[in-house]
Amino acid sequence: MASEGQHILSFPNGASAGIPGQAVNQTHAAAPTVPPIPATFNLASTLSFLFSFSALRGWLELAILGAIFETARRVLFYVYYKIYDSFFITVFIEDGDQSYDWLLVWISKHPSWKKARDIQISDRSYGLRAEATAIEGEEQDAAKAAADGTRPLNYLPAFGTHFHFWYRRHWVRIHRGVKEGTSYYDRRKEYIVLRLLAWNHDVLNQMLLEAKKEYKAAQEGTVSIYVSNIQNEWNCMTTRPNRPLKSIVLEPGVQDLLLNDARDFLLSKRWYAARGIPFRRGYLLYGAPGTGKTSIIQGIAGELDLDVYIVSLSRAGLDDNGLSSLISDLPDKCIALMEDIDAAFSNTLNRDEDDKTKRKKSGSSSTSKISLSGLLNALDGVGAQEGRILFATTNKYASLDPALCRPGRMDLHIEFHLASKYQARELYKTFYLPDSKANGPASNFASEKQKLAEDSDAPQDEKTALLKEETTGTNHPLAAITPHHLRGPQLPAAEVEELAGAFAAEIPERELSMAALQGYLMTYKTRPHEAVTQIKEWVVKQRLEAAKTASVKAEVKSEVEDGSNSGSESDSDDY
Ligand SMILES: Nc1ncnc2c1ncn2[C@@H]1O[C@H](COP(=O)(O)OP(=O)(O)OP(=O)(O)O)[C@@H](O)[C@H]1O
Repeated sequence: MASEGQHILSFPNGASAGIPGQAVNQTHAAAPTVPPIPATFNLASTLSFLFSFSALRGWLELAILGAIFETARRVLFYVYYKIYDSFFITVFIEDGDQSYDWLLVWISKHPSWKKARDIQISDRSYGLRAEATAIEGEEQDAAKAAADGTRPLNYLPAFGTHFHFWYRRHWVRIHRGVKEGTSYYDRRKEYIVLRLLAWNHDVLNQMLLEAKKEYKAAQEGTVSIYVSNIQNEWNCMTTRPNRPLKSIVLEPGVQDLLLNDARDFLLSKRWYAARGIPFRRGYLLYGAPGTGKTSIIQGIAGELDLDVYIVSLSRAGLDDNGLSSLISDLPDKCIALMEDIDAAFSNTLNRDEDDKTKRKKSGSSSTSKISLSGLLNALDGVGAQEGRILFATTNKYASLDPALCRPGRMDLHIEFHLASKYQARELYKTFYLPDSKANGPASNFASEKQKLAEDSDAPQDEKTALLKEETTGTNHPLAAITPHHLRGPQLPAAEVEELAGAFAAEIPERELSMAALQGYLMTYKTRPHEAVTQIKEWVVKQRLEAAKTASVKAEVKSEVEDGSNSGSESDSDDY
């Protein structure tokens, strides 16, 4: 028997532990009684005490076992992924990056894609010609689709799907997912995770190059126009067919000067590097509205196969930091276009005035937060992108700050003038001269139709017209229309030359813009002779209108000068 004050711990197997040196009481050990609580804390004895509860011991054993299993599982997965990763190359591509579009279009055209069962259908063009993204079978009917007002469809891997195929004897697994944005500035983003079973990057490089090549081939003959969004990311806004340079009539030599200079620049990277000159080139095109500044930029972009990135300085929400990040995010070779560079600043660009002062001075409510120093910094600060060509246009050359115009920022300044007689004559010729294929005697509708059908380069809208016959009898709005170039006379080149001379003779030197002349000719699309006989009268009208506008402007200006004490400037044409 244990004496009073002795503490005995019992175990289910009948063993008991007491205070060392004490005898074990077999009678108490066998009885299912609640063990007495230790009087003083002792870890070993407390543990022994706890273990005396059989259920608790069972739980502890279970917890330890669970921990062992979980650790083993994690180690196993870790090792598995390590081994897996060592065999696979994993590539993460996010929407907004050009490679995302290359890859997506390439995947959607991959032969194994025909077997895919989770598909997203989209009419997004990805900046490509319509037929490049059309679904199989639709290519032949692209014109019909256009006539029906539908855009070609394409199949894309659906979100959340895993899709796999073999590429050059390498297993590829693709997952397309989407990450929802968490705030207004954190927009929803699509992504592709590509896993490729390969030891090195060779196959990956081949795949990306192939995708890029196919994408570029589908873009051939077009210029993609990019604009920035509120998150200061570049997005492809549209893709336009190249503008032929011969359709832009400038004074002799101007076009060649610009084109050759830009071409030479693109080929001179090493020359710039060797001399420590930043590899950037800026062109400032200035002059009256409608003289071809924007048109020549489009033409050069097409000729040099460059995309155009429009930097809109007056875009709401754009500040100096945003501008720098936009400029530094430009791709290696591209045209950055700042149209109406003076417009972002409502007053004369001036380094000595801060933006607030300027706005106050002019009473402008412009939302632009760009300061001149921010613009200068973006153009050639440390973060400025190398390799880009900058084109800036303005109608107010005199109002630009000299710092903005200095070489290094704007290397070449070219003035665009109102139309000369030479330009008027050439414009008339490009307008009415039949293209090389249609040269010669006037052709009838049937032969034109045949020619267009065979011409794979013919613009889509012309092909659409071919559907006229197919759509006759339907209620399609195009059914009743014959395009103007099939209605108008096809003049022999000699006659066009003669008419062009007569037309130019009536055009006053440097008074009218090319845009105005083009607008006039547009009203005589099918009547080249009338365009010549009516030009005299039209010029008189234009002069009267110009005089009226000038007198209104002068009135407003004098009113402003008389009554104004704010010092704001008039809106004079100071090119
Ligand atoms: N030199 C030109 N040759 C042929 N077309 C021209 C020429 N200049 C202007 N045009 C025609 O006039 C229209 C307007 O031209 P464009 O936008 O290039 O003028 P701009 O000088 O950029 O005008 P703005 O200063 O107002 O932006 C276009 O449709 C274009 O085809």
